[in-house]
Amino acid sequence: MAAPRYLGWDFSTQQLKVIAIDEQLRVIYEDNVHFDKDLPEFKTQGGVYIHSDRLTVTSPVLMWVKALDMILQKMKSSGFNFSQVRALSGAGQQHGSVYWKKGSIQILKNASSELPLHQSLKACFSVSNSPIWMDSSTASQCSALEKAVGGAQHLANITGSRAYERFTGNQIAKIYSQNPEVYLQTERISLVSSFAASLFLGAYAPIDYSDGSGMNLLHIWEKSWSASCLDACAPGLEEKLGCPVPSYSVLGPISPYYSQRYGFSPDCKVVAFTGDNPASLAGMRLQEGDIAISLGTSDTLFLWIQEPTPALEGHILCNPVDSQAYMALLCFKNGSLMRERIRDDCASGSWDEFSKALSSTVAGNNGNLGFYFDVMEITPEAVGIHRFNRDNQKVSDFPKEVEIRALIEGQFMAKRIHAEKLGYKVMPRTRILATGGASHNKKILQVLSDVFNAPVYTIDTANSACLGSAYRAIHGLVAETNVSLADVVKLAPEPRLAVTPTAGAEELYRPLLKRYAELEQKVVCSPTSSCL
Ligand SMILES: O=C(CO)[C@@H](O)[C@H](O)CF
Repeated sequence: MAAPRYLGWDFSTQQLKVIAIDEQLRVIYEDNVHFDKDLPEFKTQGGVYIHSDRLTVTSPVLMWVKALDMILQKMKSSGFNFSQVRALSGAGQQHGSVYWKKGSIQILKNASSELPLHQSLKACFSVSNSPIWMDSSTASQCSALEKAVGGAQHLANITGSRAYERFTGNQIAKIYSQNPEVYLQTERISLVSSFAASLFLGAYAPIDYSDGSGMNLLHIWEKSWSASCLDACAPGLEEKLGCPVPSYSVLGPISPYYSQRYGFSPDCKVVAFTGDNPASLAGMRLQEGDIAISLGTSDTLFLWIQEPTPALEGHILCNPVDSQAYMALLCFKNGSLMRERIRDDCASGSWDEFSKALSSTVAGNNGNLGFYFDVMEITPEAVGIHRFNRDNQKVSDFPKEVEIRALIEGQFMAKRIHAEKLGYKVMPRTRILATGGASHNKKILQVLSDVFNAPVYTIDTANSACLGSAYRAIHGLVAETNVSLADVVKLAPEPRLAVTPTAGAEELYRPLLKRYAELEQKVVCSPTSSCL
């Protein structure tokens, strides 16, 4: 019996990626198709079309299908042995939607193995350019949805988020209001994740709970569609969405198309696909109490939460690996670009000098606190630079090394405060998994560790969504026997311990965190504030 293999797919914004792992979780194959470079006939930029209104952003669905044809052909030409694949799963960019035209189910099911899929499916989509997560053209639909269900907080209490322009329910509402005949011609609406699963299944794949949490349509506590949200978006929507399923569900065997054309075993199982961020949580092997912090252009927090409290910021999603738990996403727009601007102004553009400034200033910065938002921040909604001394008096500037520490302490205190507002609790077992550019700077990580009073580990997340999908393919085969993902992937390489908290950090930062939260109320935008 040839050694089993598991495939993880990632249908992301700019490329399609695939990873194959063996039973010891070693990566034995990886490949990608870059949409702009490898499929130039679609003329995308960064995998997307930004429309002339500068708000509408779409991607051509047939480009995603053709990319799959192309990558499978590349794998076949490289001699990849598909017959060893026991299971596959995948991820898709969250919130994007695919509209299957009436009658397409038969075409999908009976696609000829003599043809690439994109030829068979070329007339199957009632919307040829799918709306994706970068779209922000549905403000009026968002207002209507929040009004229909009793307000933003009520919508967040039901679906885990207030209304966001990129969320799928609002995108569907826009299509229904602007092109009702297109909507009526649509027999099925998929997310990018469930669309990709459908291609492998040869049937319409269900939406999973976790990616479904990014639609403003799923009741995240009951794990079913919210009738009030569906009705507020479009008529007869539930029938077009199908029933949502747990993210670790085995959907069925791979379509015969793949056995005939590529040599997949007919026993290869398709495990439900999910969103890229939930798949990354699996790839980072987050467990209860853990936080993953991606320190990139914007800083993103992935939290594993047992008892979430939905708020008007951030997103609560059903957890992709434990359907009794939840995950939260928090995005801080002023991330590495803010750190680089302060490095340039206060450390002559040198990270070494920046780090020396952190070393030469005391933890707690003698009570000096700062809020650094060169661009409009989303968590919280605020903009500008705001400095306060130990007596909470506004000051116009700090000495350079004090400015550097105020920036870093402020960024991490904001993360802890907003994570705890969503219901996250720092526990004795809490680990912080840091990734992204700043995670290579131990002085910055030391501040992170002290503010959270938790050890910081570094991990490589370059392919976390893909790897997480391959892990989930293995997990799906045993999930029914109550085996956890953590048990399934315990052979994976461990994250590397980088720093541990300084003694006394918790006592030092507790009063500072309280002050920071109070001062934040002074700088957030409000109907009467200077942000307008
Ligand atoms: O909109 C997002 C999450 O809410 C993005 O991270 C997309 O998932 C990227 F594909």
